[in-house]
Amino acid sequence: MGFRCGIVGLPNVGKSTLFNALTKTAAAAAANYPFCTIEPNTGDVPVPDARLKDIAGIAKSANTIATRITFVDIAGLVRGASKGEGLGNQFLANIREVDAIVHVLRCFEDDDITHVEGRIDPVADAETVETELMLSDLESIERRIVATRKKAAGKDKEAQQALPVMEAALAKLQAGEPVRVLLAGMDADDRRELKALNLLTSKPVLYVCNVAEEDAANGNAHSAAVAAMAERQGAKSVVISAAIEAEIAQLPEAEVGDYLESMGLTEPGLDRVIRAGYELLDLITYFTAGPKETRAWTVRRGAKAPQAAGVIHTDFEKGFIRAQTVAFDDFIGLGGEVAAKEAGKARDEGKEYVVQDGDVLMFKFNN
Ligand SMILES: Nc1ncnc2c1ncn2[C@@H]1O[C@H](COP(=O)(O)OP(=O)(O)OP(=O)(O)O)[C@@H](O)[C@H]1O
Ligand SMILES: [Mg+2]
Repeated sequence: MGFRCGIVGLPNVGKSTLFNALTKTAAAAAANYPFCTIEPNTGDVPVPDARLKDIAGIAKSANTIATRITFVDIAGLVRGASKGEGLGNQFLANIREVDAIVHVLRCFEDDDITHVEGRIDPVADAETVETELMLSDLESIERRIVATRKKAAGKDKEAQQALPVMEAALAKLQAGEPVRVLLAGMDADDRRELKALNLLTSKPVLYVCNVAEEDAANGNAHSAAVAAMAERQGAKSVVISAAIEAEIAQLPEAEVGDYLESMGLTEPGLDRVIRAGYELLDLITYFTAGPKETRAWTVRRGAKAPQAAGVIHTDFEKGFIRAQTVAFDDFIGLGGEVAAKEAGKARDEGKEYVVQDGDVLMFKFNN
């Protein structure tokens, strides 16, 4: 399915360092996964989820298999990118192809590493990049809205439906704001129309504050400023040190715990980035569990049981009959599928069931 987070930011802020750390972890687990790295700048990354181990322990599974999301390392954007500066058009096209944006901001001081604007100011950097995205959107929508207005005046139903959303997006962009801020106040239909326009600033954003090693545990004044900006926008931010993450990714697994502790950390920052990316994409996880393996699977929030079955195999979706469903808390609390059944907590759910995060499912299907 490939849910994709694009790593975006100014040049030389640590995007590739982050990407390499993310995908090194993946490379380590590459042996038991057939379609790992597809293109040099695209990597599939396992989504850390402590529930896998809990379920596997109870189900006595020989293996656990995490679900995955895709990260794309996109080249740096510079001021003027929307006018083609620094191969801007090509990079903007790369951003158009992702579902969410992971925006890396330089929050570390280091005179040896050039900053394209010659000063460390992540909030200003965020505005520089966002401005390029808005200018690109503005041009795109100005170009398309002319035809839509004409068609709508000519009583074209589709155009009439699309036009109000396009006008609203245009007004926002002209006011210097990203169209993403419109989403909260929209109903599902309008939201769909807006998404269909595939504007860069309609994509959800996670800010990643890339700090120096010594600030990895607590952040610094720069990352605090980013957190405040994110909060004003209703977005999220995480603090990591890409430099440390790159080192951790190289370590043998047995040494990771001690190293993290020596840095004052409880888990790799990457795990937080991956989980935040997963949330950003509005994805949830369900599980299958058996003696062979406990496995996590990804669906969009709101997906129904047959769609969820289709993630495993299209035949499961086509021949879907029902899904035996045990909520995660019941599975753990009662001690597995058999006990859940005895307690009446294994529900038989049909085609209209909306899958909940953490559900442990077993599909019945015709083939
Ligand atoms: N947290 C950090 N502390 C110190 N140095 C860092 C940190 N993160 C990255 N760097 C260094 O910054 C430099 C630029 O990193 P990187 O190549 O990942 O940037 P980039 O955003 O991918 O750049 P480009 O847009 O040019 O591809 C590298 O020398 C890297 O080692
Ligand atoms: Mg790079």
